[in-house]
Amino acid sequence: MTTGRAIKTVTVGGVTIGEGAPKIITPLTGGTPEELYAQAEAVAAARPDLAEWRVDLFAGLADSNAVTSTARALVNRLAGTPLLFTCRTRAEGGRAELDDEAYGELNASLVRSAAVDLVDVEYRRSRPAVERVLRTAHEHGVPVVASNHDFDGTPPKDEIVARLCEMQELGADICKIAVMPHSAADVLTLLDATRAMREEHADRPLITMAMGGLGLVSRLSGQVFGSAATFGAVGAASAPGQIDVAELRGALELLDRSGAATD
Ligand SMILES: O=C1C[C@@](O)(C(=O)O)C[C@@H](O)[C@@H]1O
Repeated sequence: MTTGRAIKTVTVGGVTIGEGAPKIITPLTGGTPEELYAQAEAVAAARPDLAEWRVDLFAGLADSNAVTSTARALVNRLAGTPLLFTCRTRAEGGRAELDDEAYGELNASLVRSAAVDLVDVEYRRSRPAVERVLRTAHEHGVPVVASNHDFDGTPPKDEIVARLCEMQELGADICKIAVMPHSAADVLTLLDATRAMREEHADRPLITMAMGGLGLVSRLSGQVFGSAATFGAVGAASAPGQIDVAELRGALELLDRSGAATD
């Protein structure tokens, strides 16, 4: 990790996010329970540090009992791999179309079910919905990953830093942003915003990435610039630019062995 302020690390299922090499998170993207179970077994075999259930891609999203029972069944098949629960809405590049009330209720009910280890909250949802998820999660000891996605472009550095600071001020345990670069300069903007956030503001782990092929370098270099986790695929990717877990692990280990950490 780049030099910076002391970080309040996040530990789930024996995995500590915010120290050492970036942790690998693998998305589960199936539409049916059968597809998800097969994928969960393949993911467990690939040994990422965490799995992410992209529930917005699940056909049963509207049925909260089906969501909870599927989450429980996924946990069994993940064989100890901690599970991040993510409902990505259309506004942020996902498929879910939920009003703020339904969004808050879905996330709060999954947290209450104790079936998931971490929960993602899109910090740009209404303040009451975001606060409800944060409060319920923290009451149940579940860390929250606040997130923001810009699928069209890369905001200026100061704007990226400001968004990450806002997530931190809201009380998220991990602050995450994904942007779409259109030039090498955009990738540098994301990396420099990550470095500045880590060195000057952050007291908790960050996850940042520039998406697409142009941004791939940002998915590999978190240990240098200050991103504590990175998404890698087993089969289907959940966003442009994700590479296979085995290749990703090789790159992260190479950087780790080479002394990529600066503190
Ligand atoms: O927020 C993120 C990051 C991501 O969009 C990526 O670019 O790897 C993939 C999503 O599944 C995840 O929820």
